[in-house]
Amino acid sequence: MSQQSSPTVFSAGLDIMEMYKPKPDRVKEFWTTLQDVWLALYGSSFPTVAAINGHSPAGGCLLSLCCEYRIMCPNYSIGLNETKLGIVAPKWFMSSMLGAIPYREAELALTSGRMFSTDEALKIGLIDEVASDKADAIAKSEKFLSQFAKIHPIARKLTKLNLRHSALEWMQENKELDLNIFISFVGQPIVQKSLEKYLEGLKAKQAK
Ligand SMILES: CCCCCCCCCCC/C=C/C(=O)SCCNC(=O)CCNC(=O)[C@H](O)C(C)(C)COP(=O)(O)OP(=O)(O)OC[C@H]1O[C@@H](n2cnc3c(N)ncnc32)[C@H](O)[C@@H]1OP(=O)(O)O
Repeated sequence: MSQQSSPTVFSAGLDIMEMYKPKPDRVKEFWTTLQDVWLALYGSSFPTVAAINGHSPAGGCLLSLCCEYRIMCPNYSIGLNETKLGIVAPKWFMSSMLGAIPYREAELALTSGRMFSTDEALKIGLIDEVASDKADAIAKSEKFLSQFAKIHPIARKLTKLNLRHSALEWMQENKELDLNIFISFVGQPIVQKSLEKYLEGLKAKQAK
């Protein structure tokens, strides 16, 4: 469950202003912080559930995909919409999605940057359950977690971490490479132009 200033947003994803005209003194910390959050959450030895009580685009969707189970409240949207911004979901965003939905669904979703409604997300397996509201999402999360009381904790932890091993190992060994790819990608004028247009679209939507 994320605590947001907006009651309708689980997470709006990465701060686009950090990628639009990125400041050289901040960009490294920005991206490595995200890598570290992913490593900690995707690689957590604890069972994890995302109770998604609001919209969850891109980085928001990624946070929920780090968890083993996703419960979402009705009438929100979720997805890796990077291509809609003219950017590309990094390899580890994609592998996180592939841990939840079949390759074919992921390919269609990622290439189109599709955002799914709660019901659509349930249908393709991007989320596991729908909750009627925040309290129900918490109750359902507790129910999911309680099943592990009967499972040996070491057996559960080793099973989870073995399943996630190759993605985690790739990141541990390639943090620097991944950072350099990010910096050179967002530095391209064509990418900056796309982000500018996307931000203008957000402002225009808000002005209506
Ligand atoms: C070859 C391989 C190379 C790979 C290299 C890597 C490439 C880079 C990878 C980067 C991965 C990026 C991940 C991301 O997370 S990108 C961010 C994606 N997020 C979005 O698209 C969300 C956009 N926002 C919305 O859809 C809506 O705002 C939202 C549904 C979240 C809320 O709607 P609501 O109506 O409640 O609010 P407003 O739209 O009016 O927005 C309010 C203000 O907030 C600003 N805003 C919203 N989201 C963001 C954001 N993510 N970053 C910055 N600012 C954001 C919006 O502009 C409004 O601002 P103002 O009040 O100032 O006008």
